Amino acid sequence: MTTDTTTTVAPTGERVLDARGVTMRFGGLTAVRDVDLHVNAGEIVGLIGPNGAGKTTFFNCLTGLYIPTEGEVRYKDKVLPPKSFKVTAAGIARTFQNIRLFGNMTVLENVLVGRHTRTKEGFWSAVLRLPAFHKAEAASRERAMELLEFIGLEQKADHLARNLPYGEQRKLEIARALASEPGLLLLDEPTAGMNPQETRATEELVFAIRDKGIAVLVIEHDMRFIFNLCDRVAVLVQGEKLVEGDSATVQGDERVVAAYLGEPFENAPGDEELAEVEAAEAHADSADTTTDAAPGKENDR
Ligand SMILES: Nc1ncnc2c1ncn2[C@@H]1O[C@H](COP(=O)(O)OP(=O)(O)OP(=O)(O)O)[C@@H](O)[C@H]1O
Repeated sequence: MTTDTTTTVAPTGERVLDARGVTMRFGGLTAVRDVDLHVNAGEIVGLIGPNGAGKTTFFNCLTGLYIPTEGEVRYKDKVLPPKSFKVTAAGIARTFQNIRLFGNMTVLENVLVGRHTRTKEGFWSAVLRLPAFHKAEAASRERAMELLEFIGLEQKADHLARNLPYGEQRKLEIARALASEPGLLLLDEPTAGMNPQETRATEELVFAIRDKGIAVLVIEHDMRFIFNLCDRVAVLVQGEKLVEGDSATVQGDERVVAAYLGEPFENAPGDEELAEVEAAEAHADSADTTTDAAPGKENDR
């Protein structure tokens, strides 16, 4: 076997991610300011906040895409190297807000590419299919098929990724991230563009990932999804962490509601809906008045 297939699963409760004082400035703009966040093994943690709050920038600081202007990020007590492939090799995998699959490669090949940090052959060998890649392929293939089975796409292993329906492409991205055998998985808006059924399936998938001993940090705008799923939720507003706590605490916090004004929670009434309800009620009231004033009108219709 040419592959080193696993990172060690941390015991439940052990701190896998520890970000302290993370600040990210772009010129004069401070996108993330002095954010502390930790994730323990066995946990699903949510990161929410209005558009532009700094969530993706924070993810990029955790995964070596950005080097934070200030602060430190540790994974299992080791400071992370400032290079994304080294972060992946250390044990943190991620998906992106926009799907980043290799559309002209098969479903299986996409997962195999995700294994490059766990094989000797490396990324380019996998992409260019060099001879060394073929030698390692059997073992990697077996593991990749296991992952496809786990996400329910084993029947489509030979399909081109670009031909998958949208919801399955998102699942495939998760399988590709899992192929690097992470101890922590970062999901950036995993249900964006999904219908309610696909969203529910993603929820189940994330629980199953957690049950495999992989901690999860997830960014999402779908509040129902977040509050159902997460053990803990942190709220970023204008780059700063406003509140952190369990779902009930965060949902009940007036500052969180205020931060979302003008951008209502999904499935919660917003200003437009409230205006519609008020207009309908006003209309009903005036109809009642008319009916009261003209008894018997009902029978005329
Ligand atoms: N590379 C960059 N250069 C300059 N400004 C940036 C860069 N990346 C992000 N920003 C800015 O940082 C702020 C935070 O953006 P970010 O994408 O992290 O927010 P977000 O919370 O992920 O938003 P959304 O929910 O819309 O994805 C925004 O004002 C954005 O314009």
